[in-house]
Amino acid sequence: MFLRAMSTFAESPALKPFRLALIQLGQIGSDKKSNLAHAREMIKKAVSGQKKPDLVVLPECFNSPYGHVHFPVYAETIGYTPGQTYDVGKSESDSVKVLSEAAKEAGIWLIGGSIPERDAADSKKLYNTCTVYSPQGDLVALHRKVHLFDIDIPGKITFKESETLTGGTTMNMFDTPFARIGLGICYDVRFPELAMIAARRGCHAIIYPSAFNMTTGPLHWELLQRSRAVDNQIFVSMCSPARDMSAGYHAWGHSMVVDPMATVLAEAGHDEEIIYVDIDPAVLHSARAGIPVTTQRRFDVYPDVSKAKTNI
Ligand SMILES: O=C(O)CCC(=O)C(=O)O
Repeated sequence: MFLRAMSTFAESPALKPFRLALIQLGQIGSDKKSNLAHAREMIKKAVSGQKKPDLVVLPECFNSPYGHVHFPVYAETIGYTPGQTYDVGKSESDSVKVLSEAAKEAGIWLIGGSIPERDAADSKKLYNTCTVYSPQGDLVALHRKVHLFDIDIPGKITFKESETLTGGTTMNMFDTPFARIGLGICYDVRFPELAMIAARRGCHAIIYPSAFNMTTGPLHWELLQRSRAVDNQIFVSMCSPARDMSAGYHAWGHSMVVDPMATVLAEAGHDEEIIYVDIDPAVLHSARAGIPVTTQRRFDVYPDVSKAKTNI
């Protein structure tokens, strides 16, 4: 007997067609002000074409060089509590102010990549944090990278975010008039639970500001996105910085959008670039109708992860 997942998607808003833009940002250097100014310029550029995007995404760690030694230097205090009104005008974070203004002037929803954040209550704690803005410039969601990027592939790459960062402890998503969107940051994509829980809490897409590297990028970047997409029958997207071989960290690039059938809808190269995708709800509905895993789950055999605690 199959148990039906009656309430799986009931509470989320209906998915409507929308246009997604990923900014594969270049020119990320040591000067935070110019990193922010360039991000703002590129957001303006992203909305200057004939068909304006509804949702714009920036990459991981876009306001500073990427590396655990840089996090304490660039960290900003945000002091956001989910569910409580946040006054951007009074924010201590320059990056939050710039992103809020950029979203407002462009009139778009903005997933503001990620920045190093200092905990308002415990200044010793730093996070890799993504903030999200409405077209009115309100800060509407915040996700702290849950899974820290600690890897060691001898002769290839060693990276230890936990040298200076603390992992987030919450799963985050937000509603727009066109979709419910789940959030993760880069290494979070390797943990299927996050995407699974987001999908089961009604997310139509999960978006990861990211920065894979030259070793794991070619191996797993596309595979992981297509896996999360097909497992959960949702849109999946990762937005990378452009590759800069003069920087300490060499990003893979290849910002990407994948549909619920695991088809790659768009992929950037490795230079600075903006890619656009029109999200078609019919693709999600036909994937779920044709391969009805969403209603074939066996909660008599394994637990129902949709009961996990999230901010929605
Ligand atoms: O998982 C990977 O291979 C790369 C992850 C990463 O670069 C990150 O979390 O920043």
